[in-house]
Amino acid sequence: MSVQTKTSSALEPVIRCESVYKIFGDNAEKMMKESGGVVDAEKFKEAGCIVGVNNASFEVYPGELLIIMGLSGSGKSTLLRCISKLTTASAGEIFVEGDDILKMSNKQLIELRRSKMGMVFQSFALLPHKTVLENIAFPLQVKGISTSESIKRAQEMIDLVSLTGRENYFPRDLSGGQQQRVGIARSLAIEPDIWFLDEPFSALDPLIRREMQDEFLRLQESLNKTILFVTHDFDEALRLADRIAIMKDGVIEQLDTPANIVLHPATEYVRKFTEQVPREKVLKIKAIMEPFVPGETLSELEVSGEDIIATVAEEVLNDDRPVAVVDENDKVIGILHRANVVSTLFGDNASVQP
Ligand SMILES: Nc1ncnc2c1ncn2[C@@H]1O[C@H](COP(=O)(O)OP(=O)(O)OP(=O)(O)O)[C@@H](O)[C@H]1O
Repeated sequence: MSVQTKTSSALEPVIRCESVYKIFGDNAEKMMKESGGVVDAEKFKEAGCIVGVNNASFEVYPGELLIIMGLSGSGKSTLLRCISKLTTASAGEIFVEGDDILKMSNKQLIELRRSKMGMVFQSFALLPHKTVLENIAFPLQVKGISTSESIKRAQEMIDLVSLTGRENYFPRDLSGGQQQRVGIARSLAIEPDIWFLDEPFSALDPLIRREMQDEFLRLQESLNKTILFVTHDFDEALRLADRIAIMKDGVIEQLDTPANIVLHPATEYVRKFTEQVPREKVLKIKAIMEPFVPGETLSELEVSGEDIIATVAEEVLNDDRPVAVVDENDKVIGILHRANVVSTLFGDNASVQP
């Protein structure tokens, strides 16, 4: 996953939000009409309304995994629901592949959801009287796909999420993690380009949760979907995200790469989340490497600039020669001294650039 290419301005965003608001309250709609398009969130609050999403503007690029992170009540689900149009934003514009979903007819919206969007929620929402295979095949049949074709595709999805052999189990016979995998397989079977996941792993115990995160990363590596993923767990966000949007009271406080958020928190609120985060777990080798000087004697060991420091630290520390840092084409782009790793692990690295 390369965020740099995904967020490059040459790419058209899959999702674009412009000043999106969602305001709850009896008077909200009337006040909004009277506002003449200039939304003052404070006025709504003074009138007793709840500002669920407050002036959210951002873009999501093809193949990007954007995580919306925040504590309970910060507006994450509301923002996700606005973009999937499960709820209608009070103001602003939301473009999906260039089309403003707030201007779409119901028919267009249903078609968009059916053809492009997949959703996975915390409650697995499986059909209890249908088997694993039937649960996954059913939505395909509703879409008009033939029984044999839907079973074939369901079986492929079962293999993809490593549930082979459990096709004929009922949901009650599966663990929470396995049930969630069925939910993911069911959602993937309809081949969405855009995937909305609202706290998909929060019902799972920590061990299974980590396994599911690994599996999810593996899937994303091969499927490369555009994903909006909601979580209140900062560690989960750091592990999975290309970029993270941190929300507080409906406002996106910062939207950036995990490394940038950890190294350069934009607000005091964001800084509090990052305080305990070991930098070596979010920074890549390319953030601490030094320029390559021809003629220098290097170790046989090579590391990728994209490697997270913690994953290669031990090997590098065990070698007393500088290690070559290579790009995806195996071209040397820098070198790494033991001292670079040591100062990240134990010393001040304020000058590190993500
Ligand atoms: N239908 C609604 N009517 C009134 N207020 C609502 C409604 N839905 C959400 N809210 C309020 O909007 C704010 C944001 O809620 P939201 O569910 O988006 O938060 P969240 O960050 O997803 O929280 P959680 O992690 O607990 O799910 C909260 O103050 C919530 O009470």
